[in-house]
Amino acid sequence: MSEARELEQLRQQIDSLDQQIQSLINQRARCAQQVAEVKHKYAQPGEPVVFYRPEREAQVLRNVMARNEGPLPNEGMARLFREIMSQCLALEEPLQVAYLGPEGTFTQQAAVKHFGHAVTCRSQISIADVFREVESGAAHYGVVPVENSTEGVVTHTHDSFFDSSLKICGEVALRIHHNLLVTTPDQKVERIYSHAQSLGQCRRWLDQHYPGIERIAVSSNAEAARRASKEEGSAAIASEAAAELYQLHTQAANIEDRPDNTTRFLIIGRQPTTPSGDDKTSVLIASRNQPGALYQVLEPFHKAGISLTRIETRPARSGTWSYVFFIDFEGHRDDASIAPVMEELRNIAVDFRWLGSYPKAVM
Ligand SMILES: O=C(O)C(=O)C[C@]1(C(=O)O)C=C[C@@H](O)C=C1
Repeated sequence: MSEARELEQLRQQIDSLDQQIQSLINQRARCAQQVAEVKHKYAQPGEPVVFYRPEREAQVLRNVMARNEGPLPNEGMARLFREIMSQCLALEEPLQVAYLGPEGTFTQQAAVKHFGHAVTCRSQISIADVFREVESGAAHYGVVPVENSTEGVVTHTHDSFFDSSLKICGEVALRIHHNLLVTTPDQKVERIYSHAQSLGQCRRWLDQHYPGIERIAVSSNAEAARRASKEEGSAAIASEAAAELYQLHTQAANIEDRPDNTTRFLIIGRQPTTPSGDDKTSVLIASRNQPGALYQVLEPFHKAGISLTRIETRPARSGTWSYVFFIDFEGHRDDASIAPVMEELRNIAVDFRWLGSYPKAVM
């Protein structure tokens, strides 16, 4: 048999499978439309209908990865279903998602990784503006960076929760690769722009390759790329997406000091989520300035055998508090094992806020 004949036979099989896949995807989309009708039917009078269900999406993606037999890798298969769900959700309600911009930031990439491509992503110039867009209802959800594995916490995000009623309804982790971007290859570099966190994540590389060159922190990596594209002698540390967006040349790729450099982002919204079966909860606890304050806060978790995944301390915002702890732990606030711990924390804290219970990042 000839190559052409063998290819033709296999391509006929692919065409037949594509027709079946396409028909099943549309069948699934029609189901999602019926789900939307059910959500409308049982919506509380005067309450907004909540179409996006992060707990259900996490379950769908976990199931996809659990039953995947290959040859496609689990994450690749999950991304395909992520896009199918994104399109199905758009049939129910087109989502508006605010993110820390401008275009080309890692936060934009995180928004697309979490929601898929069918949502409308709206760039904001600050983390506070992302919160404001969601609080005002101009956006359904927001995406903000919260911590990086090299540089630690994004303090603006933590501080925004002090004055906000928004809840965390999801999280997404992104491997961060930084590139040195220039307008022309091997150009003279007199200054390097980037977000402060990115400058920190590439500190050793910069010391080695550009010692003595001025490093200027700006509001985001994409803003850094925008400036480098306009200013003679300037370079930027930013992503491949920013290089494409601002037509910049990658002078050096993957310059981050740590190969496992990861940033975690939070999804913020106005509605709480229900348990997904594999969740986390975030709380804010303010305690008095007294010996053993931290021990008193941690003891209820220890007694209940609850695993903490993160604890950060922020400066108090008023004289009455000395320590404010942001704590993430395993479990959902509706879990039987968690409710009593939350009650005990409320009793011992000067101030206690439940910031949200949400599915652990799946991809
Ligand atoms: O099950 C639902 O609640 C749906 O709306 C369906 C679906 C899906 O495509 O699987 C779509 C959007 C939701 O965010 C969750 C899941």
